[in-house]
Amino acid sequence: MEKIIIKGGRPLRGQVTVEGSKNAVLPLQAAAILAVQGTVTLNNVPPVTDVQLMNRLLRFLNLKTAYGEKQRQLVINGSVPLSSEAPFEYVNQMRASLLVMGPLLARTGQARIALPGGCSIGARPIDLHLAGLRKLGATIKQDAGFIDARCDHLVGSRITLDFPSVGATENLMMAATMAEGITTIENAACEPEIVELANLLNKMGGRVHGAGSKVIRIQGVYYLHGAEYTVAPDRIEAGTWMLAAAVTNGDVIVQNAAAAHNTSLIAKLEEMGVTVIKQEDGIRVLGTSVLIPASVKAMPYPGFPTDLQPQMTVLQLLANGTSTMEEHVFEQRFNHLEELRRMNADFQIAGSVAILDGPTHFSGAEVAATDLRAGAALVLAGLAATGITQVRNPQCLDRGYYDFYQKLHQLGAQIDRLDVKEKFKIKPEQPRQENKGSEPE
Ligand SMILES: CC(=O)N[C@H]1[C@@H](OP(=O)(O)OP(=O)(O)OC[C@H]2O[C@@H](n3ccc(=O)[nH]c3=O)[C@H](O)[C@@H]2O)O[C@H](CO)[C@@H](O)[C@@H]1O
Ligand SMILES: C=C(OP(=O)(O)O)C(=O)O
Repeated sequence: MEKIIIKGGRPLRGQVTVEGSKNAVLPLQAAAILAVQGTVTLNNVPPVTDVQLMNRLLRFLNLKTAYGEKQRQLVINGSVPLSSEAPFEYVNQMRASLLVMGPLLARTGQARIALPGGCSIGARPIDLHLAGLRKLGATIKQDAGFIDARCDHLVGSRITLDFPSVGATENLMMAATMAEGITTIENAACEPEIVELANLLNKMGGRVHGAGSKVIRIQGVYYLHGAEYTVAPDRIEAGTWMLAAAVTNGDVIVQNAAAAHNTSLIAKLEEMGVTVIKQEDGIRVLGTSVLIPASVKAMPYPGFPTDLQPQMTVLQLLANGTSTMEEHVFEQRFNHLEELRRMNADFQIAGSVAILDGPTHFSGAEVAATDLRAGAALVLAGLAATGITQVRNPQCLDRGYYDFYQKLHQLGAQIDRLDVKEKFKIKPEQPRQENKGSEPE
């Protein structure tokens, strides 16, 4: 079994570079399905496992993919006849697999996709995706674990989302690029990843207006072609490094971080007493030994991102008093808190609100990552803790962070991953009775 092992208590210092955005690149990969001519070339593509899973799915659909990890460049060729069925084993590990549905339907008139899996952070229904596609003229049935969508051709329509779902907005934008006439998506998601997708679609010959605002207008075109696009830096990875600096009272320059995409996090860090300096090449974060408690609400963009909520609760637990975290995007995203309880965290959960009582003196323990960002939160707590923390299921982190623990190691953390332990010096904690009173080497 693999584990991340951390000996906490060291402030992080130095520079760390943010990769391209996972959540931006996944829909861009799906958008390559729309290119009937030429190739889609994506630069700054992070070598994370979700990107590999999406490539594997695209190849199953008959597209060709070539990824150069060193250059961070992904070339996708979809100018071949495509298959329109995605079976369970190609979609069960990743929620974003569903993003192939809109472009497949637009390009081939059909899409048969097994219901996707993904992180365990709530029920995650797909009703908004399906209702929107129906509005564009698709007939959709569900049978034997598959969503079966068909159409002669899609026709532009006015769609109002009940909730500004990121995935539904992306799926519908892609479907609408080749629909007849004009589509408007109202109450659309405004996340920077939506703007990224619109930028690529427009480079491919699409006509998408208003991305980043509540109303997106798409004029359908006959076909889309290949294009080249450079993916923006990952705002969630950037935010994770900023919080890592803050929880360790460190001093870290997060290179490539875009301050404009992290305004809600920066505001909360400053409110808590952390110093944030916007530089030309990124963001410098300097911690403080006395953190002020804060109330935070995880909301759709530009609100505080739910994907930084677990990591933020670690900082709140360190603050000098009671903080609150409200989660308004996913209903079950406090799984990490039960794990943090093993490390001394004191909190109560009342529905969508967590009441976090600080200051916590985190003490190392064995904990398990239940999903990607929960895993990041546990590592952050381990960095702030006294003693040794062991985080199980580190593969969760590989979904969205490249070389997470190696980057932390370069910032001065004492951290290791068991399967490559010969590189580093930390040893796992000995069984409890034998270890009483002594610090592991
Ligand atoms: C690959 C990717 O980009 N993932 C991100 C995307 O996920 P994803 O696109 O899945 O998230 P959504 O914005 O769709 O989900 C937000 C909320 O809407 C609900 N909902 C969604 C669709 C639907 O048809 N019906 C419905 O009820 C969900 O259950 C959830 O409660 O946005 C989330 C919210 O910022 C992020 O946490 C994820 O990291
Ligand atoms: C929840 C996340 O991703 P996904 O939507 O792919 O599960 C995430 O990136 O934190």
